[in-house]
Amino acid sequence: MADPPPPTHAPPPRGVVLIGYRGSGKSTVGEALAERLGRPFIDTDADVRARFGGRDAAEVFADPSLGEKGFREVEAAAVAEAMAGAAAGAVVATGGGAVTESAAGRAAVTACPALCVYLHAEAAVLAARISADPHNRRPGLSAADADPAAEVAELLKRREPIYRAVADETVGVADLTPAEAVDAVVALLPR
Ligand SMILES: Nc1ncnc2c1ncn2[C@@H]1O[C@H](COP(=O)(O)OP(=O)(O)OP(=O)(O)O)[C@@H](O)[C@H]1O
Ligand SMILES: O=C(O)C1=C[C@@H](O)[C@@H](O)[C@H](O)C1
Ligand SMILES: [Mg+2]
Repeated sequence: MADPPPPTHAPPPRGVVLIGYRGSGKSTVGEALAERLGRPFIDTDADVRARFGGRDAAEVFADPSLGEKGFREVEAAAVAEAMAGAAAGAVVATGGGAVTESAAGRAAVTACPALCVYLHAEAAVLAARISADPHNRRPGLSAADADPAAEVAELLKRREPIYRAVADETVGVADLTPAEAVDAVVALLPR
């Protein structure tokens, strides 16, 4: 008997969602990964900024009528929309608090069939990358924000179990270049 005809609608390729602390390289690695895979790239921080008419996170946090709460509500909506893209094969870089500071954001990422990868590095590495980032406009996130390294250590301790619980896979990025981190994520994808 003849082979059945191939399906006319192949399933979408598996999308990728990157989660992790600020400075772990979600945006840098995500953009390069999307280019490597030939997929659309979505950065939820960029989408949130657009939803706030171009105001960045630091400005929104400092606005008394919005604050972190207002930021997180809009972020959760952007994350939900991004997960629809990831379900269709896109690569998504999330904001550092997208799954840790919002139950809705966490639920949207958890429910998404894309591969969720936690980019992990220890607090000292993250703090060094954040402070060296020429585009650093990240608002303080806690009472410890006068000492950025202490804030990273404190928050990472709380957030780390959440990142690990939400992720399907973890990639240690402390000793990797962005290109090596892309390779490590590609190696986790189905061939
Ligand atoms: N593997 C790496 N090695 C060295 N530096 C890196 C690496 N990945 C990212 N960086 C640098 O660290 C800084 C932060 O990277 P990036 O903005 O991609 O992090 P992020 O996880 O998206 O942070 P945020 O959550 O604030 O959006 C940038 O200056 C970037 O060039
Ligand atoms: O870790 C966080 O809570 C944040 C990380 C950034 O990606 C931005 O989403 C914002 O600065 C908050
Ligand atoms: Mg980013």
